[in-house]
Amino acid sequence: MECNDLEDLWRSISTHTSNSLLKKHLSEEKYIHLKKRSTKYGTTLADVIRSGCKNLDSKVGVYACDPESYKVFKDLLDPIICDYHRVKEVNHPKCDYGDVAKLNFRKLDEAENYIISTRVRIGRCHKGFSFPPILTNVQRKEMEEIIVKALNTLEGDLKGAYHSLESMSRNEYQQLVDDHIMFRDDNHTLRDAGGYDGWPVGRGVYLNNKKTFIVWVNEGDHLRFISMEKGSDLSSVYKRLIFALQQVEMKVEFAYDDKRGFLSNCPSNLGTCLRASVHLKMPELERCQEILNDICERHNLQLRGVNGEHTESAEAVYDVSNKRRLGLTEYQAVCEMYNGVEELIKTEQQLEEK
Ligand SMILES: Nc1ncnc2c1ncn2[C@@H]1O[C@H](COP(=O)(O)OP(=O)(O)OP(=O)(O)O)[C@@H](O)[C@H]1O
Repeated sequence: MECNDLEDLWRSISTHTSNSLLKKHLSEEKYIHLKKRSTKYGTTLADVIRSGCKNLDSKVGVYACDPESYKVFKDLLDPIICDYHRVKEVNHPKCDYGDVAKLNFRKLDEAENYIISTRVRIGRCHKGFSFPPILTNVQRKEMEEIIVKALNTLEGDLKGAYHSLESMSRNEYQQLVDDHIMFRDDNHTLRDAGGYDGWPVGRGVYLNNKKTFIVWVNEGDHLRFISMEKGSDLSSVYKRLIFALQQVEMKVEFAYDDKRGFLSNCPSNLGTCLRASVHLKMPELERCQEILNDICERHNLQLRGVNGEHTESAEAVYDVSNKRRLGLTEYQAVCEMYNGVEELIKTEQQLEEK
């Protein structure tokens, strides 16, 4: 849909059907109240709502383009945050990774019949920088330099190398995407939010030697710290991630707000910015959508296709993760996924026996 001017964007979202949170929470009264506002970085209402107005299939539909957007456009963004994370007010507890040294998640699928792989990722943004599209390539390069310097000090299991997208062939890039290691460049909602502006400048991936610890640099917003491995050993995956993050936190400052926790460009990704997922095979539950939806609803789980957001599932394998990232601690977010997946596996087994 070709529309860039604020009036056109408003006309589009107010006259068309959309199930997005943007459509639900942007009343005409709010539109009039917010339309002349801008942040000190120059973010306007048009920047915040552009992607959701152009992509009526969006689930959220808004992007903050700098940390200050959360305050300047609060009347629109706060209700969206509450709705997405299922909280009554925008408030976030202090960061709490749990007692990582003593962590003891039992393997949910020792025989590896259901869980193919486990992944936990945490998003972070550099303090003092804006988000797309209010972000230049010079700033991307500056951020890349800061993070690569910090990552290059990691040792032991976390030791690895940074691979810049600027010097990577398309084939190498595609192989990493196919291996679920690298970010893709085909998310239409992120594209319309300026997430791929200036591609591939300043983008890349840090990989440890075992390919179990990964850092995405300047994908859409700033950083994703990822730990993943085959099987269902959540303790191992989570410990590795937190240990790495704590070391980087000593060297790099991240954007943080007392009410919203760690910040990023998407209201769905605030607070803990943590998404813990398993690739779970569940052919029986796939045939019993009502039961599947009920379990997901009760445990606040999100289902995605096997190649990530906006993809279809294949051979009954789904990406199952915690949906809420704000209003609970990091440890609680991981437990939410763990408990929900435990029930999914039990139910899958019961259905098999019928
Ligand atoms: N448990 C998992 N095992 C293996 N790969 C996974 C797992 N969870 C996610 N992935 C892979 O990670 C990649 C990124 O997925 P996706 O973009 O949906 O999630 P994300 O990194 O959490 O970011 P966002 O929530 O912003 O979309 C995809 O290749 C996806 O298949």
